[in-house]
Amino acid sequence: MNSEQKKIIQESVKNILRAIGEDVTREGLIETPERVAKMYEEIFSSVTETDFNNCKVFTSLSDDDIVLVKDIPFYSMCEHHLLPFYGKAHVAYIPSNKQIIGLSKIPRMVDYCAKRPNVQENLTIQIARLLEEKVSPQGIAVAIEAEHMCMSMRGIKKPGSTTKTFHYSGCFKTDRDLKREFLEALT
Ligand SMILES: Nc1nc2c(ncn2[C@@H]2O[C@H](COP(=O)(O)OP(=O)(O)OP(=O)(O)O)[C@@H](O)[C@H]2O)c(=O)[nH]1
Ligand SMILES: [Zn+2]
Repeated sequence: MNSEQKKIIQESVKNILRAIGEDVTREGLIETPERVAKMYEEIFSSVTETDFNNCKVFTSLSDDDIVLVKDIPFYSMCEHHLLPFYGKAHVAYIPSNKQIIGLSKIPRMVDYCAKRPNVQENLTIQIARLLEEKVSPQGIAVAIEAEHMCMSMRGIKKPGSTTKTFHYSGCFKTDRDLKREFLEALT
């Protein structure tokens, strides 16, 4: 994000604060627009950083076994209200031609996809697509469970309710046993 973009955010935050009736010159708020701009730069970084790099592919011994990284915590922002939704992502794949990636790259992919305004269903699919692009496995399974602040602190007001979304591709889509194995590993 460049300085011009940050300036626009700062002005916009000031305007919102004015519109809700706040005094933007009071001590507690004086640095808020700058803080929010800095925060947006961090939590929306993947809107402008459109490449996910640093993902070396290497060779393993087997290409029939499930690789699952589960309970990956993430924070994203709902694109309808710009309020957080957050929870855990679980990502599995079955390599093709013995091609694997470093395990840490999977949480990195989750973070990357989470750092933009999003809906949970699309986040689930975007993680799978990124993994597909990097390693072209035989199949991918992604599950996300999350709480949406827009459903907890306002509107329908159901704190504690969670939303689960699933996306399957390749052999996870066609092989019911594999799908069951994935779901059992999550319990
Ligand atoms: N499918 C989906 N919906 C979401 C997500 N995050 C927020 N929403 C929903 O987006 C919808 C927006 O609907 P609106 O009627 O415009 O806004 P709203 O005031 O939040 O709706 P209510 O809370 O039902 O009064 C709401 O039903 C939210 O629960 C998400 O990740 N996926
Ligand atoms: Zn929302």
